[in-house]
Amino acid sequence: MSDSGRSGSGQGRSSRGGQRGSGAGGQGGGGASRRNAQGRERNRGPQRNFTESAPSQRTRRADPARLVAFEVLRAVAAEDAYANLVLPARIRQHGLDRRDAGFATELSYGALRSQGTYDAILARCVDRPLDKLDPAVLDALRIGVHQLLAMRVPAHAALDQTVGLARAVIGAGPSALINAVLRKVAARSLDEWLDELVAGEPDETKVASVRYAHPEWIVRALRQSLVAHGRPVGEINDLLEADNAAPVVNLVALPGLGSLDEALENGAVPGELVEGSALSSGGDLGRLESVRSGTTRVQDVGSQLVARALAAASLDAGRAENAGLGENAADAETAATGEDTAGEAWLDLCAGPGGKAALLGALANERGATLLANEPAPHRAKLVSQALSAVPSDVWTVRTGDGREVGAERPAAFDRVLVDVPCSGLGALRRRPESRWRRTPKDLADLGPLQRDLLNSALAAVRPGGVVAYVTCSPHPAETTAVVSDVLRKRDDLELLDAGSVLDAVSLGGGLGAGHEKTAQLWPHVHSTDAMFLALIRRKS
Ligand SMILES: C[S@@+](CC[C@H](N)C(=O)[O-])C[C@H]1O[C@@H](n2cnc3c(N)ncnc32)[C@H](O)[C@@H]1O
Repeated sequence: MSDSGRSGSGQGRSSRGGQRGSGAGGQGGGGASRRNAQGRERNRGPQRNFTESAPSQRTRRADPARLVAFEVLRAVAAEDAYANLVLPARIRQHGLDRRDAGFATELSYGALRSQGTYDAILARCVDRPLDKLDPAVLDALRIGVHQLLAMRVPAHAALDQTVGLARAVIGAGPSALINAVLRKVAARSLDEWLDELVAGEPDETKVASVRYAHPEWIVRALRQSLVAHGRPVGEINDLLEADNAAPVVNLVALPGLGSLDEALENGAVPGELVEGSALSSGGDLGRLESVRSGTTRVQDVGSQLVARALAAASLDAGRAENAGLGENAADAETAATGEDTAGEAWLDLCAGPGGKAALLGALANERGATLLANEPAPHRAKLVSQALSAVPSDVWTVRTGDGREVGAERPAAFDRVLVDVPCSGLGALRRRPESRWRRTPKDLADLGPLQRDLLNSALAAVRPGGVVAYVTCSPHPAETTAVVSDVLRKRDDLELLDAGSVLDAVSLGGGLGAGHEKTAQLWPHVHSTDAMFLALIRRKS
């Protein structure tokens, strides 16, 4: 074993639903690992095995993988950076190999996700309010806590290496404090800390917030979301736990353009929910020619399903409403394959960075339709063009502009419109480890008017008989059912299609159970997807 305490490999968090992790594995040290009731991993009992050397005698160099994790936490805290963007850049910059990259990923993502819980633990071990600590010291402590309580890193290595990191990058001064605080943290297991933190707490929200490391308002918001979409509120802990699982990398082979063969030969496994998808075993996907060429793309299965649902929904009143409710097998077949889409015009109103646009573009290419992809932010519009570059260029156009204006500019011009509105992202917390601590309840209120304006613009842009897919990566009723019902209430020319049945029709095997009162909600803890919401609204002919 190296002196940094990393050997072997393993997942720092459980992954659910039989899906495999993305390679964000914590690296194993000695000793058997155990999981607690929440699926968190811990590495030892209360007796810890420390070196007896004073901090000043310990290593003075920063282990590169820990340094990367520290730099990611610093960039997130000091520069408002996104971990999923900073991390790959730092991994490249420091030249980490695959094993160290996995360790750095687990350490930075784990420390960021569990920040609220770790700060509550640290507050019991530091003799001053945490906001009086140098922020860099606090980030070093968070990294130390995650190694000690949630990764299979031997305690002595976690302590030595974190103190060494602090000495190298912050200075000798704080190392004694970090050493003393981490020793206190190491005196208990994560379960013991959690029990202590919630002891005597009658408020279930507060308990869940600490145990599952989510701000209290998000625990409440997700409870409301479960209820709004007809799921038992008792699922809340499973949902919170799914947010803490290592993110899974889903791939899609663009229909008619790409193939999963290369990915499958390199360890990916076929996806069970939707045709043409695979779950990646992680690693550097850029080594795959099919990924480099853009014909195979990284895309959450939930996103794949909602894009396919729009392409499959039946247009025009009087026909079978959708595949699940089709009057006969021919109707279901037509809705599932979209064979009747030749000559159609499709619009993606909020397209950046272009994930769904690429899939829609490929489907449009197969079916003789065209796609206009709109995005107001110029740098994101460029990403949309890049995402679509594998699709023949006569199929698609990118417009850079405000989606709220498209309805007035191009009234009744489109057969199918995707409006994947800017939202709080409460459905993708597992992919953006820092976002739960950044978001505020105000985000939900602030986004409401824009979401309604964009949906209205989409409804103006779709022709009578055409279908709009209103999509969010959030299950919260303020961004989902409330937006849809507000807009529908004011008009009598709109009807909701049964989105749950259409999702079943485009999935492998159906039976997703995502539908509720004609809208549909996918869930990380049920479907192993992001929590995507879908409403299919048809403008009556
Ligand atoms: C949830 S993201 C869309 C994700 C995209 N559909 C995909 O699959 O890659 C929302 C997008 O809406 C864009 N947006 C923000 N304000 C907008 C507006 N007024 N009109 C159109 N799009 C807007 C954002 O820049 C962002 O790219």
